[in-house]
Amino acid sequence: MTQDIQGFFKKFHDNINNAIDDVTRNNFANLESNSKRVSYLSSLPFIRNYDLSTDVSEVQVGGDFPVKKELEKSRTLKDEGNKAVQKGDWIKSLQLYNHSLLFMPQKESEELSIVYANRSAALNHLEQFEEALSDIQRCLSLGYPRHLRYKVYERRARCLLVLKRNQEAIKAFQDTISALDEANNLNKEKRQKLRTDAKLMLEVLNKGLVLAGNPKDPESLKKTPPKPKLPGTQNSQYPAASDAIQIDYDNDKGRFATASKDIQAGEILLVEKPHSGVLLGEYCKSHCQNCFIKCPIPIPCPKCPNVIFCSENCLKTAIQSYHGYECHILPLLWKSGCSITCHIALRMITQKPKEYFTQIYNDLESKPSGIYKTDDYKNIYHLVAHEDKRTKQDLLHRCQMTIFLLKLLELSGYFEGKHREKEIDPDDIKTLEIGEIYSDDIALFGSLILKNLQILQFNAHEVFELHCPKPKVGQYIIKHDGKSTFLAGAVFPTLALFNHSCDPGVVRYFCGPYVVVRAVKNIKAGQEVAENYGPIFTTVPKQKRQAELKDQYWFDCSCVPCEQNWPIYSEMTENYMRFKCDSDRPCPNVVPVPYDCKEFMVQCGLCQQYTNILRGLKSLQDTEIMYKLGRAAMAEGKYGEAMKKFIEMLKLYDATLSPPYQSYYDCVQDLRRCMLALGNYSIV
Ligand SMILES: C[S@@+](CC[C@H](N)C(=O)[O-])C[C@H]1O[C@@H](n2cnc3c(N)ncnc32)[C@H](O)[C@@H]1O
Repeated sequence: MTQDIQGFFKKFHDNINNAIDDVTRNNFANLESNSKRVSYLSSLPFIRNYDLSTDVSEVQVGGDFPVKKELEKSRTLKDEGNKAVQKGDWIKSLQLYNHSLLFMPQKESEELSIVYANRSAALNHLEQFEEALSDIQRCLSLGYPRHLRYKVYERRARCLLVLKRNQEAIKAFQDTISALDEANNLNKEKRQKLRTDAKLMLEVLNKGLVLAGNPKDPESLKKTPPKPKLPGTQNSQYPAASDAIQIDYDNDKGRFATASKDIQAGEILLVEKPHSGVLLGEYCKSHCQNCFIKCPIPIPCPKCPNVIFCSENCLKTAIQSYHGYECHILPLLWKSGCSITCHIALRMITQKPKEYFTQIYNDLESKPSGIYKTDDYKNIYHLVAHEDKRTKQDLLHRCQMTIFLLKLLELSGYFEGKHREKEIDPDDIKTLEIGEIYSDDIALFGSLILKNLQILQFNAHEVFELHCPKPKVGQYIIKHDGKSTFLAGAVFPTLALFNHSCDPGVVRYFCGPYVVVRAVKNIKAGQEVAENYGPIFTTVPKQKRQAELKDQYWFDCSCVPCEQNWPIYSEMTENYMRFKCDSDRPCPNVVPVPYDCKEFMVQCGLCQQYTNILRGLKSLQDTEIMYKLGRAAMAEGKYGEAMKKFIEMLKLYDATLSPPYQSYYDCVQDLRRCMLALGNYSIV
């Protein structure tokens, strides 16, 4: 639960572990509920008095995660941005204005408006017209000085002209003319010239519109990627999944997904927003805190210098829920060295008001019924936690983390239901002691955080982003370089019901915060639809896979490659083909046929029936050419075209041959790459 980065959390664990004697350990081990565990540990004197002051003081120093806005720093950055403009370096000026905005205190609204206005000029020059318009709107709503407004109205008009939004441009030119009346810093001639230019533009525009029959303006472009669509019918019980999925249960495997009807490779099976998702600290100034998309033109948090948003919408969502509480505790959380899992466990609380949990708490143990909603904490609470298999050391470790997170929750204002307004002062967190008045909150929220930490161990997913080098000007094809970046951690409640296979039938990728699960193989009705938790049989030998899964997810894998001891890719024999026995009785057997076989009817060793291999060979004839075409399309970045070829190939393969064989996995692997490229990329 601790990250590799330096932080005081590891030291905290070590110190506490050394301080705990055997009696305390035994007392702790005998406790039967999470709330009792947290209440007991938090009441111990060496926990309450644990001295955090030095660690917290170190956090105040700043570094990557400064604790407060700084006007002077912001001004310096703005001035540097202006200098970059004078040199014509618009990209640099944009970066400097972004940085300046991050540090500008919200109360300096006029200065803030000037930085937005300057950034809009840079964006206009960089031909980011929609973004320039958004910044102009922001600067006006922040009270941009009246005598300067003619500039931004004029800029607005010019941007609208490029976007062919002529009706709006007319209004903007009219505003420019009115604003020139207040431009008392301009000399008479300059003012007159600007007025004449704007009037001329108005005349031209009005005439043009009359001639064109007064057409409506085109709509403004959407900035955030649209929510991916689940095709076909939604599952009535699990709305994030398609109706091709059903959730089954057995005693050994728990819940798992199966195909309720035949699924074709390429089908989208699930689109789900996280119940909770947390961006890694290192991406907090390059990606939206709320939806994880890359933000070259960010909107900073009004209160802290650490997080950015892609839109007013994301900003509002975050501030009104989790970020309102987390704003000032983030530097401490990030610098503590605790893992993303700990942060998600906390986010699962901060994103909902305290009353939400106090109301549902007593009913949490009863099994959830009704429609399985992503937003419902009760569904999360019932995900696998393997509490009965945990050692006392494991619980003790998580409990220590819980107490630290509870302290942060207290500091955030959560227990009072009021967002903390001020950054954290070292005096606010000298020790881990939490106010006596919050003893009920310690038991309730402590038990939930401790539970969350256990659940997340088995149910959290990494959110990743695929790299795509910028396409050349005029080239609309986006190619990815196969590299991806781990951006965030999240828990998707419906996806968390899918079990693992070392030979998975699906691929998962991300569109903003949404996870999309897509079939990468043809799956027959009744077969399990499994995803993959890490080790794949084609690259990792059985023993290693099994050990990894046991260690991380606490189960013995009995997927087909494990049970049948399938060879890894490099050891798959290509000396013979694995024909499916096509007797009229269903026979599961594979009929091995050497490439140089002279017969065309081959007998099955199990059912003794004959399989006509000529028919199969004929149908496979075209697969080699198809594969070449698919690969060529991929090389040009035409992933949709390539996908069609690979899907067609899989149909032919599945009608005749039985995996594992190399060409099948070549095809599946390339299909997977295409899906990732189409669904999940970020231009770097
Ligand atoms: C993300 S959950 C999957 C859903 C879970 N089965 C449930 O009932 O909610 C992960 C846990 O499911 C179980 N699991 C996953 N894949 C499995 C498999 N192939 N065989 C047995 N158990 C599996 C393990 O207990 C694992 O820790």
